Amino acid sequence: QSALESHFHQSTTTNSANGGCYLKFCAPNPATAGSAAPKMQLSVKDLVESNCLSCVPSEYVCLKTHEDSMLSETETIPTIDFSQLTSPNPNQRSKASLQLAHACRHWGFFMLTNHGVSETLRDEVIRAAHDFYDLAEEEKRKYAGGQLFDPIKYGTSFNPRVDKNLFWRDYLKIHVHPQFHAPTKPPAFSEILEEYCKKSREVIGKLLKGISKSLGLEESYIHKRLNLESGSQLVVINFYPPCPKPEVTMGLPPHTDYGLLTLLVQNELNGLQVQYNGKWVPVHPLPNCILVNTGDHMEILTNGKYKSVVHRAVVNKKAVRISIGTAHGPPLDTVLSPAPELLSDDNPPAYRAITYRKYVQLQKNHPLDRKSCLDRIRL
Ligand SMILES: O=C(O)CCC(=O)C(=O)O
Ligand SMILES: [Fe+2]
Repeated sequence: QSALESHFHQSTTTNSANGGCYLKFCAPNPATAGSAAPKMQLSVKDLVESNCLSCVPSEYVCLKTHEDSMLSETETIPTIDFSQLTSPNPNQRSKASLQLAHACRHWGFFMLTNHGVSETLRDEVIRAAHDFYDLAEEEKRKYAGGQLFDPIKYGTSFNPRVDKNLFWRDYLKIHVHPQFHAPTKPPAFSEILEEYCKKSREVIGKLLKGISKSLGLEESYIHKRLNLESGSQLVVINFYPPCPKPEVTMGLPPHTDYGLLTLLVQNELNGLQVQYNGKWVPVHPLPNCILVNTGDHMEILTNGKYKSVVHRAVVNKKAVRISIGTAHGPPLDTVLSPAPELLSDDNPPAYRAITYRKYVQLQKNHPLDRKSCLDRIRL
């Protein structure tokens, strides 16, 4: 019995962290009622829409420590002006390159402005994502329950087979490079997504050139070493429905991303928080910016100079939050290891070599928990 199935059989379980609240239904859930209907409640969206929830089902309650609630309201993630990073003026370029190096080294998260991806395109891709989630559950489930590397995968939480509690999040993951895939519905989705992914790759390509240079390497070093022309690009569309008690749940727990870099856009609701100096910094993106963060493979490649950053997504009571991340890395069968040019007797390799594919499997087979995946390959 999966965690999601058992959730419905334990609907009268009390939970003190949830204020002794029960799971209450105002109406039977059509998705689970009747013998012909599938037994499994797949999505949080469905859960929220088909039941009048006054509190959070116990399976979604996550225990939070004192540290989990330490927010920093004074810090802000840095901003990088992309037009300066790519400027014909060498002074502007080197200034922006220093800022990029500082952001990668000390934060691992930054807002990118003047990146050349139009506001219209970002609005369109978010609207298309919303339209996908508005499709009938039956249509979305065509992409559910398959294998980890299926080109398109729809699901909920992180991995209900290993999650200690369920997360208030549904997802759609799509492999969009080197082969482009997209769900066939809604009709405009594929075209918009393809355009957005293409533009994202252009931005990533230039950022990685800037990063190579900031490491004292040739501009195309990362491209060549990791064969980025055929690199993998994975889109993750996160859907966080409004939650009756956001303080007891989590959209996505503290984690790092596995690729080199992730680009992230969101609708008008905030929820992303980045760990910095032991506190959680809430991210309030500037209008029109794209968020960028370093992933585990950046940390491996740079032998820990640019660390992947721990972040999480909290949910809210008000409305649906959507975020779209695109994770960029080498082809899945490329072996990742620290760049020899960055190693020395004083700085020996700190991570074991592993293929990107194996690394993703490693992450998916364990609970998502801060840097625990990277810790498994630390030497
Ligand atoms: O929803 C967010 O802001 C964060 C999403 C995220 O961290 C992820 O998809 O890896
Ligand atoms: Fe993430």
